[in-house]
Amino acid sequence: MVQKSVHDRRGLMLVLSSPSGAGKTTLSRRLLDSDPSLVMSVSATTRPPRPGEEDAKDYFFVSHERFGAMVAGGELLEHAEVFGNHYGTPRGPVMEALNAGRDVLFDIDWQGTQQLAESASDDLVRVFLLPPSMRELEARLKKRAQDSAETVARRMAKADGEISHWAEYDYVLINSDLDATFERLQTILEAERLRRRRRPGLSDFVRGLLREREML
Ligand SMILES: Nc1ncnc2c1ncn2[C@@H]1O[C@H](COP(=O)(O)OP(=O)(O)OP(=O)(O)O)[C@@H](O)[C@H]1O
Ligand SMILES: Nc1nc2c(ncn2[C@@H]2O[C@H](COP(=O)(O)O)[C@@H](O)[C@H]2O)c(=O)[nH]1
Repeated sequence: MVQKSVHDRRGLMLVLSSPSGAGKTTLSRRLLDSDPSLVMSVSATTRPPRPGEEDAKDYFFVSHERFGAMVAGGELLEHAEVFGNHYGTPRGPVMEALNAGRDVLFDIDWQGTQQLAESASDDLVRVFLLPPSMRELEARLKKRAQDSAETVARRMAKADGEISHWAEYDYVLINSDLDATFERLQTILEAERLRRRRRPGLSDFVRGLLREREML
């Protein structure tokens, strides 16, 4: 019997959350580079672009007015205010990818994750990243050198609040060594793809096995 292709299933939603600077963007990029069947959900935000960030690749950078219209028009799957800016997940591209059997990666905060859990719990795999220490978290934010000292301080001040939601996630990874965390993330994705409920083709395969035995 021909095994059904990996795309013969609905995709899953892999969510990464963490305090700012723990490594979501870094790990997301590595995962996307290593896995062609994974697509990134590109969020809309009212935050101004950081140096090097590209519109429609890193974020859809939109005005407050446009963001408000997206919310009012039901264009966002979830949205939240984080560090004084608005962020949200455009619904269309995510639905399209999931229906085509592609897995979607989200870099969103705990508020957005809670909203996705209400509407799509069966598809959702939630991973929370912790820094090895708060000192290291601050060092990473400073080393990234893309935010002002004031922004870094504001993000550090909000880290406890984000971390307090760690127990709402399915998996928690301490991102000390980047390679080790990356491998664990790959393992999670691989195992979640193998869940029985995500493999509709298995019933046909098992029926085929049983028919084959009857003919022996
Ligand atoms: N395991 C690691 N060891 C050392 N440095 C790391 C590790 N993971 C990420 N970094 C570095 O930490 C900095 C912050 O990482 P990154 O931008 O990926 O965080 P983030 O969680 O996406 O932050 P934000 O929520 O603000 O977008 C980057 O300079 C990145 O290179
Ligand atoms: N609820 C949502 N949170 C989001 C979304 N996109 C990003 N984020 C989170 O915002 C902070 C800050 O991000 P930054 O790029 O300004 O550093 C971080 O925790 C992201 O995970 C979204 O669409 N919805």
